[in-house]
Amino acid sequence: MDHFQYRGGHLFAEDVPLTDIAEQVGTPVYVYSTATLERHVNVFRDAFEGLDALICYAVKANSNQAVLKTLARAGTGADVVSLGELRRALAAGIPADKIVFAGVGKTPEEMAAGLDAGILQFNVESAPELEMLNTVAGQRSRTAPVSLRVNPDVDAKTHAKISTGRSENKFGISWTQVSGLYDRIRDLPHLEAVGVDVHIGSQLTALDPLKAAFTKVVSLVRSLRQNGHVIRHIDLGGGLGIPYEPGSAPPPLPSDYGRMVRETLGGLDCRIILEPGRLIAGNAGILLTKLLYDKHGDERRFYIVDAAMNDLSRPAMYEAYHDIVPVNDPSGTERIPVDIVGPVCESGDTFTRARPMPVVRPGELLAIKSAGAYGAVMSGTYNSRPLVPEVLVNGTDFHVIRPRQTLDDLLALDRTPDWLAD
Ligand SMILES: Cc1ncc(COP(=O)(O)O)c(C=O)c1O
Ligand SMILES: N[C@@H](CCCC[NH3+])C(=O)O
Repeated sequence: MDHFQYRGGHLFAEDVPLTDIAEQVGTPVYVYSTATLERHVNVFRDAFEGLDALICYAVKANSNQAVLKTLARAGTGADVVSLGELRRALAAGIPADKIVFAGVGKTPEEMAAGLDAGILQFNVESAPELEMLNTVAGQRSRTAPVSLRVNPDVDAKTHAKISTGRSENKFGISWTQVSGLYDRIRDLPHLEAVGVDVHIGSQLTALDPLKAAFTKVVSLVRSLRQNGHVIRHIDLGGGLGIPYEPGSAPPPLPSDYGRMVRETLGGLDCRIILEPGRLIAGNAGILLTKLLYDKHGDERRFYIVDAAMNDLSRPAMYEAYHDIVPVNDPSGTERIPVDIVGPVCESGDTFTRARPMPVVRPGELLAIKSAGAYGAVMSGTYNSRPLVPEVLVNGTDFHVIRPRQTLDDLLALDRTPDWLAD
């Protein structure tokens, strides 16, 4: 069920009219639904019933503390890719033994923090990283639990910028090097191989590439076990896509994904780790924005809104589609083709082109949907636009979970050297 619904002519987030949030917090503002976050965790968990499965939410998708606490209470672990994300996950109450640490460029400091916290495993992506982890673990008299992230060289059939499982990508260990590196782990005194990890990309809309990658992993696990390696975990990464565009073919359901995983890996007697990000947070959030101007160009009509590419970069970065709807119910009104653009001085600051939209008047609100994942976390301050606030709704309540950055805070980040002092 969608927790962003029209009621009495206005769009609500759960039981809160979005107009109330805009009035009290201003726009642009990200709005998240607690009920949707919880529902997504439960649907995903149900899809893996009967398997020993651990959901390690990919913190990169949305790392707000209140979101992480909501997910921690729903029982998820975390997939982190930096010291900052590790700190956030721990601060939100996610137990260290439910945290996996990924990423191609972990620093010794990050490795030390993960070891000290006692995380479940490091997903290691290269031979030199393996050596470094052994050194850092040795210095701390610890043994680091390791899964190697393998690169299965499978085309995930997604946008090139979010595809990670081809041999040309920087991610994962080449198939030809994998078994040699597991042997190397056996020789290194401060490492213990506990599993295999794979992640081929994000916003995946077909199961076939995932199945192809997992099938390769199954034969790898069998051969590693034959060579005496104890493989207890299989980390399947994240990547399952979500519906962004109404009317387009929907991505596979979590239940279809769960069935495929059970069929492909069920017989291996392993703990299955899953790292969904977008699936949990994407459709749990919107970006609420206000129409500033309705500009009639010679060739096109522009809705100029107060949100911009610095607030939500996905359309500019990946030509991503986001559904955009007026907060006042437009049912029955005619549609006109408009470009919806932000105020930033870039032509790429465009949320959509020639999209049939209802007539909206300046001052009225629009909701940019499916913005809960890779939205606020990827925002910036280009054009000296302060970071926008985030709000979490829970039933009839809502709370500002990150206030709007003030211009004073933004300016205070810069330092003036002595030679420029007045
Ligand atoms: C290693 C890893 N795990 C999990 C994720 C989360 O992916 P998604 O948000 O598509 O589920 C990503 C991002 O693509 C990733 O790189
Ligand atoms: N930032 C991407 C997803 C990246 C996934 C992380 N590897 C997006 O918005 O679609």
